[in-house]
Amino acid sequence: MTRTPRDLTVMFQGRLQAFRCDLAFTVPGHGVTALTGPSGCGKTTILRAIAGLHRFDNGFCALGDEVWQKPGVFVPPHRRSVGYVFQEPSLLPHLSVRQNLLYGARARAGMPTLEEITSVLGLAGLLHRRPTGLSGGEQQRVAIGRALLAAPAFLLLDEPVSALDRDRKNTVVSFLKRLPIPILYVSHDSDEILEISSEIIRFVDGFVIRAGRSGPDATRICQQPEDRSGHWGERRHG
Ligand SMILES: Nc1ncnc2c1ncn2[C@@H]1O[C@H](COP(=O)(O)OP(=O)(O)OP(=O)(O)O)[C@@H](O)[C@H]1O
Repeated sequence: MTRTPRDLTVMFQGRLQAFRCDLAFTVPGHGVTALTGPSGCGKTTILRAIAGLHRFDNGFCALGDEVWQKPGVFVPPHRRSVGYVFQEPSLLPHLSVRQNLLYGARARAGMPTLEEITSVLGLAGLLHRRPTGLSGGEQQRVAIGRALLAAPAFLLLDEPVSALDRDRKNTVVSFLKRLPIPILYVSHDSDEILEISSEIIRFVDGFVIRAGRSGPDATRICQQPEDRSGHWGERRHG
């Protein structure tokens, strides 16, 4: 069945503990959109709020016409068709790698199979191991595989290749780029962003300061952490 691309619309305002934000942005319903910004600016917090794991009092979040949050409505995380790879892979310790991969697995046209994922992510030799004792990079690859096999409508990836060596990183990035689902991809690495993304959204301190096409500008955008005056500026408060 052909799926119609659906944009993700996000608007969050308010506080979560010490973190304050006031931002609005749209993630296109196709391709990879990079979310970047200096450490502590709120990238993980926003991804978690999109997944329904955090809640801003004043928020709107919708995938196409499927509204996940608006005043009076808050769809719980397990009812949102979103996959999430955390910075810290949260694998189920009592299950084998194979069982972790297949946890919540669903078939969806165009999405890779267990065999493809096992091969691309180099997991064949690990399938019978338990997560305890796997290296950080191995755990990260299992977490990516599990998220893909669940075949979500939208994928949130929080620095998903940070623990991988360069060769594996390149393989995984080009694999993710070819997936038929939209991805919001957090990274600090300008080369990685340039390689994988077609759009970039940049935060500083809970505000969107730039949103636009990726491309040769990506390096400059990623390397100006304090610049709040970008010509793509979508900053909402001074
Ligand atoms: N559980 C928490 N309790 C208190 N403050 C928190 C908590 N989680 C995050 N924060 C704060 O919220 C802000 C945003 O954190 P977040 O992890 O979203 O940033 P980030 O942009 O993802 O950072 P990094 O790039 O370093 O991963 C930071 O100032 C952080 O200290």
